Amino acid sequence: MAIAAPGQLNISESPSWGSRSVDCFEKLEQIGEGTYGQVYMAREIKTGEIVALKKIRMDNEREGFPITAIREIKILKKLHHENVIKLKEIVTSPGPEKDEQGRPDGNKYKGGIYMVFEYMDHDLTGLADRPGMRFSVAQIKCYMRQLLTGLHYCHVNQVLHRDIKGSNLLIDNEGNLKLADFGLARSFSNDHNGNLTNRVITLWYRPPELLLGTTKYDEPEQLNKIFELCGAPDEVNWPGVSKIPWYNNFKPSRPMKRRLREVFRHFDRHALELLERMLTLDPVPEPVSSHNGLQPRRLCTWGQCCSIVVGPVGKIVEARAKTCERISAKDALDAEYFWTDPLPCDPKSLPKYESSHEFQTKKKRQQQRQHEETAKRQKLQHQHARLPPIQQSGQGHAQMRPGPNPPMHGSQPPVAAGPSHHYGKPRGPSGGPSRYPQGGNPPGGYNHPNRGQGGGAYGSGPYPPQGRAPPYGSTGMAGAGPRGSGGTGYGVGAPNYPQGGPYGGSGAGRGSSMMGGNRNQQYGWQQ
Ligand SMILES: Nc1ncnc2c1ncn2[C@@H]1O[C@H](COP(=O)(O)OP(=O)(O)OP(=O)(O)O)[C@@H](O)[C@H]1O
Repeated sequence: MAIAAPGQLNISESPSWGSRSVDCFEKLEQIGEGTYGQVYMAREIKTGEIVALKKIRMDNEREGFPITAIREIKILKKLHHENVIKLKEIVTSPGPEKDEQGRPDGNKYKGGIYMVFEYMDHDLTGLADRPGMRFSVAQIKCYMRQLLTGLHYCHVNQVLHRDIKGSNLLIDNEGNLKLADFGLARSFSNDHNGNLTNRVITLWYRPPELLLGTTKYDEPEQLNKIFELCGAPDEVNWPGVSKIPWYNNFKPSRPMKRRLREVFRHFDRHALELLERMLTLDPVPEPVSSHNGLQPRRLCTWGQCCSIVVGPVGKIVEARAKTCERISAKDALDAEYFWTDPLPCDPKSLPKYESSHEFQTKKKRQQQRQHEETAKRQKLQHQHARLPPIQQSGQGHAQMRPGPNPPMHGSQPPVAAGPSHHYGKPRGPSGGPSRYPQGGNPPGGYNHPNRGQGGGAYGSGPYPPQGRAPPYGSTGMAGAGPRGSGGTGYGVGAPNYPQGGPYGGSGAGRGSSMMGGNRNQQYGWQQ
């Protein structure tokens, strides 16, 4: 962990932040164990509100306050959206602490700092891991759309999450999905052209352009997996790839065909189309060369991208069509996949499940495995105990060999002992997810077949603004008007989110740092 510069954690920005003690909360249960600390379900004593407490790991006191926590706090204080986890406050513990059972927690550090989050019933990994769990297509679309909406909001606000994976997607029993764990996130507002480290994103989810810049030994294997599915990169499907540092070391020695359509042949056409665009090797369109100092620009319309160079009088000097670059969150939201049957369901129509976090499901599985092993050991001991004495003298082996009628010792083979995962029936509406609405159209909400009317876009209806100004301004996602008409779609009127674009007026008053200035109005952020 990097050392935090003194004073970087400016918790005094919000007067109440950091002023309360963790004793205002009663820890109920551990629900997560991350690289950077434990997460507890807790109850605020005064209000009874259930929250999640994320303890910031301070194991290595010499390194100071972890930079990951500083980043997470700084970024989450700025992001306010229904698909991004809400950081409510920071609380501290001045002295030795107790765990959920009231025992001293053994932490060397005498005291601690906690982030207080709204509580979410599940993470996607835990939910998907439930025995017998199957998501309907409408449910998958519902989660996918929320994921992309949250991501798009982050990108508009110049934040890259950089660790999207199932355990970082939190879901509540109202069917809301929220992005969490911004410990690896960073803002690109002040450093647009700066180099970003390639050592981020959980390995399995890391894209090829980062893997190709790597030196770690286990990553070629990951690249190989990508190439096996997505085909080998070359200058045709990824112009410029041969200039990436490790391309020559890692390029496959044999030709590898793209197999996406074959592997996912059971997907419908629109799902496949979107998957194709999301798993495109080439991350961005190749910029055309500059002309006499004129910089090329990227233009994106209807998934057809091109790089253009515009001359002094607005004339296009050079254009290169590209249809094969990786899709952005914004364009993905516009994919046919989300606008064809079965349409994404209303989150509220989803069944409610018993809380399921990856940490808990892993723990249960581990316990079950232990029980099975114990049962197996007991069975073996039982068999040994019943061996006739003749066995021990080395005779009568034939009796032990499993013949056509092996001795059963009169007992049935033991069934795996221990708790099997018995989850209660969903407490929600029976019959699983249903599409919304059953009859009639919601006011600008989900499943509106005519997405071009009534503002039936992402922010309206099903995503109540909850008193927050949407980041997209008045022409934003909520009620953006006909898709395609006027070119604004979901509030994004121009490619590359120009500084003075639809999210923030002219840019006047925007502070130079992430924390300063009037950016709240600019980007829809609220302190
Ligand atoms: N607000 C929350 N509500 C409910 N559960 C949560 C919440 N925040 C985190 N969790 C649970 O704790 C787990 C770990 O949280 P988080 O990813 O924020 O911690 P981390 O230390 O950064 O973990 P990682 O090692 O994955 O980076 C999550 O996968 C989730 O199951």
